[in-house]
Amino acid sequence: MCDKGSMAQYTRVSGFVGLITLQNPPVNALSAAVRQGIVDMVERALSDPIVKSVVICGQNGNFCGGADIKEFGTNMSGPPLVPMIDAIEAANKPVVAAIEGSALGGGLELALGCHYRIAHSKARLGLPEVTLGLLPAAGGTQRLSRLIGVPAALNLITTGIHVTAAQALQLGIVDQVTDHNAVEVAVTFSLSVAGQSMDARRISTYPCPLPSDFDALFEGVMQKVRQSARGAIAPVACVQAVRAAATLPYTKGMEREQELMATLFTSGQARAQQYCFFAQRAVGRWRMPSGARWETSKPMPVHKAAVIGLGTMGRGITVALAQTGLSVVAVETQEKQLMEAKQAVSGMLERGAKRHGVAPMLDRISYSQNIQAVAEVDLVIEAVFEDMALKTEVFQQLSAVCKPGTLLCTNTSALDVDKLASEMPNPELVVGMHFFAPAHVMKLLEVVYGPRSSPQAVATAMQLGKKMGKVSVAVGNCRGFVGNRMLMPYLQQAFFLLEEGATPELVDRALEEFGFPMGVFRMSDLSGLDIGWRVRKRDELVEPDMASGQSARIRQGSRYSPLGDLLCEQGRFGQKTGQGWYRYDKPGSRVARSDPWLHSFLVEYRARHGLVPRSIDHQEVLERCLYALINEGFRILEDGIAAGPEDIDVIYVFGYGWPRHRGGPMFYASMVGLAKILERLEHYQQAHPDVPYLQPSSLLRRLVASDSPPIHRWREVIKKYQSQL
Ligand SMILES: CC/C=C\CC(=O)SCCNC(=O)CCNC(=O)[C@H](O)C(C)(C)COP(=O)(O)OP(=O)(O)OC[C@H]1O[C@@H](n2cnc3c(N)ncnc32)[C@H](O)[C@@H]1OP(=O)(O)O
Repeated sequence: MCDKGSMAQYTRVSGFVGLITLQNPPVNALSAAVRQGIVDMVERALSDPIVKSVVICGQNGNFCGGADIKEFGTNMSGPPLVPMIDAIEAANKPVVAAIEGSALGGGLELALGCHYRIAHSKARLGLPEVTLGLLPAAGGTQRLSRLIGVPAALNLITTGIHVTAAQALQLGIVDQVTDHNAVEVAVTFSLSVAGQSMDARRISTYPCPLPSDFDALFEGVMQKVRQSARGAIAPVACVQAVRAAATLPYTKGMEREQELMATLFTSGQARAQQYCFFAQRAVGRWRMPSGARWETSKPMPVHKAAVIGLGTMGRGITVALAQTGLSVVAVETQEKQLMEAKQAVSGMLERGAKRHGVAPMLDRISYSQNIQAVAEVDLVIEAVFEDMALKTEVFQQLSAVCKPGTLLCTNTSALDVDKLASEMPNPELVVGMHFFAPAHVMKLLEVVYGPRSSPQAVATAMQLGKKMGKVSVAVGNCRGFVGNRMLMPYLQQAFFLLEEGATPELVDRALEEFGFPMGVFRMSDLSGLDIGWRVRKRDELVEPDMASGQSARIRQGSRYSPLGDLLCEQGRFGQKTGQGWYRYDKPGSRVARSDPWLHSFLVEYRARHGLVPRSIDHQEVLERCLYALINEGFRILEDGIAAGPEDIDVIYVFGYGWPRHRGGPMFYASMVGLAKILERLEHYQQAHPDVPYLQPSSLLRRLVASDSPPIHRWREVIKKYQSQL
């Protein structure tokens, strides 16, 4: 017996078991049609006198990826989840969830409404709603807290982590884990409990186990959550909902869960986080201005890779490559550095393996001082010092040594990938792979292509990035690529604000309250002020003799602030020297303290340059720094360096600490309103006509003139704009 065509299929198996299979590929999300199917099929199974028990599973070995996120923000139709799950729990025949693949969000909540849960050993379970700016509002906060206790429920719900089947068993989320076919095991099991009362299996009737230190626990968790949430409201609402489970009867707790969800659901934060979810997936569908794209570009097989240069970046890249299971040749020409790197890489691999309970991949790596060792690899990532002449020399050696067809990747954060490629006999095999430090931890990878890079080379780098667990974004070649290029106006505005009367503390506080983990000055101290200084010297911007006067603040016809250079001249390189924009207890310390010296220095500097300090508020800091950065984002879109706003937003959320609940800079701009951004840029440009970064981009003007379409329609305007250039 079977009802085909519905998004939940009904079959009678083993004579007496109603098997309901969710059918909504690829993740069996609970769309309106799936919910309707479940309601109908459960009713059918329960009313069929032959059926003794029911099993719910998902098609293609995947239980359920939760509510259909695409339906959020639309006029949701179809049966709601809560009464559907309540009806399953109230059933007088045993209902067993057979969990294969994932049971996430509404999928796990559906399983929690079942009387038993049997999981395949490879299944993963979780309530990730918090990552979408929501909470598990189909009874998840109320049932999970009753089932596994408040501390464990708080951990799962406020972080959104996925747990393995073994962990779920240990926590008490599932009743059984099997290496066999979970559906068959569930069918047999369901028959073994058929006819029994299910009263003791209805989680909503359980009392919530209360920890003895109840108030202290919630206070502690709330404090921690508020700190790490950086202004996101969903994690706080999750704590409040679990607290309701611990203090209220089930029905009242459910009311509270719904109330909290209603606030979250209509918040801009949920929209921003759901945008991020889809943007993260959209960047995998890359395309180049030439028309080459992900579907039609086949990656080359990579079995063996090499890393050249084992400084901080090279070591991280080696670890990340080895963790994918690839064979890696790690090359460093200096013996001492090679030995140190070997020790450091082994340590990182061992610590990582211990955390994940697996064996470290030490034997995947061979170390060498000789570049000849890379002769047989399929792909090389060069990570030597950021110097064009040095990189060119290394690339020339590589093209002489490597087998034909080897992909040559440069890990550079700013150098010209095209220029490097143009020096090679096979420029089509050269791409940039811009990793972020620490390279084995940070999720972002910018894959930089030039006009000569072959689509196959881009596809290979993108696929390798994915294997390394990175969120890879394909971008065009230009100064700073996407991320660092947008950082330039942001940093510049921060310096100008200091000249005009702000302090590093004020600027940082405004940015941290916005949601960045660190303000611009604390971040500069952490990365090292000397890095930017070196770049500015290379660009011939640093002029040490011009200590005062108007000309000291003009370079190449535009306003320039030498503040960073002056600090570096004093040897103030940030945390590593114990002094930068802040002071530190000792070199290497992490706690930034206000520095009276710096404040006096700023006072003297302004006086020397005839600058009259004025009062600057948080709003101005945000508008100046963020709108200048966003403006550059529009220029990047104009230039075709990024294919769409999602690429920029993913880069900023995953690589630059942009708060996810604000969706990335371009999404944020769309929320603020493009007309408002344009108006503020025009305002600041009038006040600072010598700052080209404040000149509104043509694309921004064009979008405003086109009635500021929603972000998903920007690409149409961009395409039209580019075709008219
Ligand atoms: C009252 C409210 C009650 C409940 C609220 C919720 O349930 S909110 C939803 C909670 N669920 C999640 O957050 C899970 C989201 N999905 C994932 O984490 C992963 O997709 C998953 C299931 C682990 C599978 O990962 P995998 O890497 O295999 O695939 P990928 O992520 O690329 O997804 C494949 C395509 O499916 C789309 N998709 C995934 N989940 C959903 C979903 N819940 N709703 C709608 N669409 C979903 C995803 O966008 C991919 O689409 P594509 O067009 O191919 O890019």
